[in-house]
Amino acid sequence: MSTSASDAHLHDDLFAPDSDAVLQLRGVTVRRGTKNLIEDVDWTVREGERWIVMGPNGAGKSTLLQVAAARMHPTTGDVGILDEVLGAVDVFELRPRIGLSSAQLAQQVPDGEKVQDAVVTASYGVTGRWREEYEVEDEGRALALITQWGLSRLAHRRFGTLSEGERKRVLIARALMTDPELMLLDEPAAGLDLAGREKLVAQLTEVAEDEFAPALVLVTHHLEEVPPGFTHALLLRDGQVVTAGPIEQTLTEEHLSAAFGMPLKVSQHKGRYAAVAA
Ligand SMILES: Nc1ncnc2c1ncn2[C@@H]1O[C@H](COP(=O)(O)OP(=O)(O)OP(=O)(O)O)[C@@H](O)[C@H]1O
Repeated sequence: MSTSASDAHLHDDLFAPDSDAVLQLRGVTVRRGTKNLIEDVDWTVREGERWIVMGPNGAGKSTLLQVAAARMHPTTGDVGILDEVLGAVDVFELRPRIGLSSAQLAQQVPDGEKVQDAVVTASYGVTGRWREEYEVEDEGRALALITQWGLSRLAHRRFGTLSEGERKRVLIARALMTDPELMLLDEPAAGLDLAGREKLVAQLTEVAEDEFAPALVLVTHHLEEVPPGFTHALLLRDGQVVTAGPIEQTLTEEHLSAAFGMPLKVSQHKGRYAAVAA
């Protein structure tokens, strides 16, 4: 049987993510009004990779992460997440497989929610415990994560009474609750003091170095927040990818200066990065 030209065209257009891709974007644009928040983004995150997404304010980082979290559909382009294709999958089944920590999510957690409940409710992908019953194992896992992230003494405190740093750790524990295959952290160190940031970087380094940890994507503005053990980076500016690839080829003075629009001096010491104006 012969294949018609239109059949062949249709076939070309079918998007099938690479078999080892945890996340794959092809030609992704998100448009609001006349503005492209992200434009023609190609990006592949493969199993075991740990990615930094960096760029100035308004570059489109959070938009990119919302797409990766199956919480926003692109205006054009294709998105593969964990063997599924956005638009052809029930996102409510997909979302529990993705761990997400973001300021938007923090706003959805009710102030009166107990810390333990803020973590365990991730099992159902909800924020705010109602009357749903949780398995004993779920409650046990939530407690283990609360302990691992240094939150034991806060387990019965209300989310609204926590400091910024404490909230950030609760959200990361919550993101790990479903044993996700992909973990997305949007500015987890924002608002932390120096010691808080350093503790978080150390904990994220441990996660990055754990071979059983999920593929990781961490959004940040600051080179100082890049945990050792991260393997790749994507730099964004005005919604477009400046460069993406292995971290040592990406977080260079040339590329970072281009992304932030100013000459920068970049240094590296014991796996940690720092930048100042050149
Ligand atoms: N619904 C919307 N309509 C119009 N513009 C929007 C909308 N949502 C976001 N934007 C704009 O899109 C751009 C990208 O926003 P985004 O939040 O993705 O950037 P970001 O890199 O995460 O920024 P920041 O580092 O400041 O958090 C910004 O200029 C923002 O003002």
